[in-house]
Amino acid sequence: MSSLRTGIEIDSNEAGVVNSSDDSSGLILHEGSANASRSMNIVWHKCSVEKSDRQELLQQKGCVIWITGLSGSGKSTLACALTRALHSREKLTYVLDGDNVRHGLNSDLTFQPEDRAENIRRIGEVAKLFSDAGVICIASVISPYRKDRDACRSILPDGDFVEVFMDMPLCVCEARDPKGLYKLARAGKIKGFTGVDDPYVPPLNSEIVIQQEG
Ligand SMILES: Nc1ncnc2c1ncn2[C@@H]1O[C@H](COP(=O)(O)OS(=O)(=O)O)[C@@H](OP(=O)(O)O)[C@H]1O
Ligand SMILES: Nc1ncnc2c1ncn2[C@@H]1O[C@H](COP(=O)(O)OP(=O)(O)O)[C@@H](O)[C@H]1O
Repeated sequence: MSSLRTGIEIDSNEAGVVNSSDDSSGLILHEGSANASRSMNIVWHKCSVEKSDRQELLQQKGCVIWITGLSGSGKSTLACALTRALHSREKLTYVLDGDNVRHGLNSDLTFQPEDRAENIRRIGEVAKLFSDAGVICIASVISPYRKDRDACRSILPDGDFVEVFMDMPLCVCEARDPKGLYKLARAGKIKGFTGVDDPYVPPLNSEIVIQQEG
């Protein structure tokens, strides 16, 4: 047993910790934690059951399907339809919806650019864990900045990140406005709303682009 400064006692073998260290913040960080790169002397602990074993068990390939687009572009609708369709084919999926994740894990984050970036970074890391578990993880998040989306792609093996761009014109999304948020943004009651007074930077090379008919 080892006692951390947090007061939490953990069995280092149970936790799979090979090596850990203090940093100047006084935190003890472990491999795989969100802040691992700030820490020194951490070594990846490999387990005998690997992604390939889990995929074999589940008879599927773990991956991330990343749905990006403006508010009202249809991300959540598509994510739910896709998870339902895959589920009915006996595939294990999990949806990470921006709105939902902001109720829990990311409830400390605002819509300021740096918080949006952190929102996407965390969702990207969680999606990677699901993918490693063998699950088909469907992330539906505005993810307005290309740099952040590309960073999520870069932490996954080639082919495991499938970007789906909901290429809906702003006027279509705004006309739908199911939550009344565009109306509030136009009235100046929400500041920094994507597409109104905060940018959406479209993808350049999405695997899939969804556009309106006609
Ligand atoms: N300022 C601002 N800009 C954009 N969206 C806003 C904002 N404030 C609240 N909302 C609501 O939050 C939902 C988007 O959350 P995300 O986590 O996907 O956004 S982001 O990727 O961090 O930009 C988004 O949900 P969707 O409409 O499903 O996209 C909005 O309902
Ligand atoms: N393909 C579509 N055609 C017409 N309306 C749609 C379509 N997909 C979604 N919608 C509607 O558009 C609105 C926004 O969809 P939603 O999935 O909540 O978007 P987002 O998650 O991108 O904010 C909802 O009222 C939804 O019913």
